[in-house]
Amino acid sequence: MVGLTLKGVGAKYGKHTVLSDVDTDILNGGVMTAVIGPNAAGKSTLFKRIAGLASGPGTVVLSDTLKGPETICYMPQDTGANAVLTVYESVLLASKQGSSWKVRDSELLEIDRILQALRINDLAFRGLGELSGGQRQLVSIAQALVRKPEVLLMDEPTSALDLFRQIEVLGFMRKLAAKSGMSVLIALHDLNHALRYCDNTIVIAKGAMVASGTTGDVITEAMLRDIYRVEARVEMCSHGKPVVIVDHSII
Ligand SMILES: Nc1ncnc2c1ncn2[C@@H]1O[C@H](COP(=O)(O)OP(=O)(O)OP(=O)(O)O)[C@@H](O)[C@H]1O
Repeated sequence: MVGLTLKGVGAKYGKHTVLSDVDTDILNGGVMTAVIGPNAAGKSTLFKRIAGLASGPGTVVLSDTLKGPETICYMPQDTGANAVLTVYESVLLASKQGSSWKVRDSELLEIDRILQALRINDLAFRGLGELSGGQRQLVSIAQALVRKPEVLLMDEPTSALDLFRQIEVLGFMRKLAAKSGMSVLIALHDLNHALRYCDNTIVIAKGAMVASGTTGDVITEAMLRDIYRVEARVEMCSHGKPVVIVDHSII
């Protein structure tokens, strides 16, 4: 199963360093890791650096990979809609990145399967430009999944989705990671989603990693105060699951 380890990873845009010294233990395939932190902390930049789309010091170590560095797939926060393509064409095009243009029946079946799993098969022949923000976000997830990455970096993949879709997609991704052995890193602002769906959590603040470990150990009242500047409680709900309850911001 694939493993991802970050050793002294940093990133810069031009001469401007925005991220430094991110070190992690091995992030194993089969589980989801949340990447959390305030706005402008460096979460997207970390993903771009891991995916080879930003430069900087340190090493991104992939172990036991079947495909090499191109197995890392980055799903950005904003995915521009190419109005000319249909949903189906855009997912097919994504599946062909870096491979032959010949299309096998099995690949078409795989696209159908993914569109059905995300419940967007009814949109298959709609133009991307006609979709709502949430529908476009689901198509972006399909475009990422069809490439069968071993490491998938999802940048706020549920930010445009309604509550039903959010928990459906996160539950689906968790099961898929466990079944396929894929390592999923997911940038999230909803810390209750991190608590519910992610085994591990990395906290980024002001361009540095401030914590990394099992989600329950990392999302604490002290961390919420220090990093998010909110007075909050982590309590067990009536179903015995931890939830963050925010009382007020700290000015
Ligand atoms: N292309 C760029 N050129 C220069 N600076 C950039 C670029 N992209 C991002 N930055 C800066 O890098 C820092 C980190 O940005 P990044 O997008 O990684 O934050 P983030 O944690 O993903 O934030 P958010 O939660 O708001 O999406 C910010 O100060 C941002 O202004």
